[in-house]
Amino acid sequence: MRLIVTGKQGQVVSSLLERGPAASVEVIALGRPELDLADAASVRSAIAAAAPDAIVSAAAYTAVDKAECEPDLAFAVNETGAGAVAEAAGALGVPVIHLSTDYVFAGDKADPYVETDPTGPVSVYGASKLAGEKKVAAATDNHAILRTAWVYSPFGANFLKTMLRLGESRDVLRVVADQRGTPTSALDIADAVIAVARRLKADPDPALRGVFHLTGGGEGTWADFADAIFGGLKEKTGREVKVERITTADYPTPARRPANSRLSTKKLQSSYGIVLADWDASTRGVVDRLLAAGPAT
Ligand SMILES: NC(=O)C1=CN([C@@H]2O[C@H](COP(=O)(O)OP(=O)(O)OC[C@H]3O[C@@H](n4cnc5c(N)ncnc54)[C@H](OP(=O)(O)O)[C@@H]3O)[C@@H](O)[C@H]2O)C=CC1
Ligand SMILES: Cc1cn([C@H]2C[C@H](O)[C@@H](COP(=O)(O)OP(=O)(O)O[C@H]3O[C@@H](C)C(=O)[C@@H](O)[C@H]3O)O2)c(=O)[nH]c1=O
Ligand SMILES: [Mg+2]
Repeated sequence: MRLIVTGKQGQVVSSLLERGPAASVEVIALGRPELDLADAASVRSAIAAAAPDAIVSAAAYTAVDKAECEPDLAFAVNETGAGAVAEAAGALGVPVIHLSTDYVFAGDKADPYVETDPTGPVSVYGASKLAGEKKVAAATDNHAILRTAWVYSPFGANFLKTMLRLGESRDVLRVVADQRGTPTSALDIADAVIAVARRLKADPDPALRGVFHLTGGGEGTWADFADAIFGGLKEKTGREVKVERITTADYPTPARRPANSRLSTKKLQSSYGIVLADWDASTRGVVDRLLAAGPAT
């Protein structure tokens, strides 16, 4: 199977490039300059030339705070660009797997969000991703929109790498303990995306199409995530970094973030039989790998 993925250096695309070969999947990363999501014509021509079995729409404008002052670019990439990728998939008659986010929700629900819950983004990034979901669904029925959350990996920029980097020079870090969600490894996402792509290619069942939630097992706060990261650091190196648990009000940011980011993954489990590993086990794996590779960059 031949998979096209949008983006070149992102966490999910890098993870797919690493995981593809062992699963006998050829992964082709298409990104700037030949595929620029802000330029729909470049999307069409780059994708048509690659003749894929399925398309993974992983690239996005992901700078949550910066998006508040760059809404036009965020929407151009996350709405119009995502729609152009899905249209190209539809024109080729192949499925598109589109990555979306917990930030499409307001975060005021008491329980984990299910796929049919009303959306209500509280940030420009969340609104642009929600608009992208709608464009993807309108472009082709042959889609799976996978909403994930709190993505980390050995690649790119993410909270886990930020914590390890800050922890090199500071003994105490202040981290919010009133936003709940589930950290999700991009490597685990890559395995799931490959499994979803295979099923979509082989099986026209409408039950495999639509919106699905895809996160690691379990839940916690950003402070819990930081504790797990520094637990791994201490075990491997002896270095201790303390996490001071603070509130969102103590950590002002340009963008608002949902207090409840938890996503129920039951639909993905019942439709596809896919369940990701518990977040703390996957976190430990990525921490160990980064420490073995040398100082945080
Ligand atoms: N990161 C997270 O915590 C979460 C991410 N998601 C979603 O999952 C998906 C994957 O995220 P992740 O891998 O973390 O993303 P990253 O932030 O790691 O990478 C973003 C990717 O998008 C590419 N990109 C950005 N702008 C453009 C553009 N104009 N044209 C082409 N490519 C562009 C980047 O290109 P380049 O390679 O050239 O740098 C990069 O490959 C995204 O859709 C995101 O919205 C959902 C929930 C959480
Ligand atoms: C660095 C840092 C962050 N924080 C807080 C800010 C924020 O509430 C939380 C996480 O910080 P981040 O900047 O990683 O958060 P953010 O960039 O909002 O992460 C989001 O990215 C997008 C792309 C998504 O789709 C979401 O699922 C989510 O992963 O931790 C601290 O409390 N202390 C710190 O030292
Ligand atoms: Mg961020």
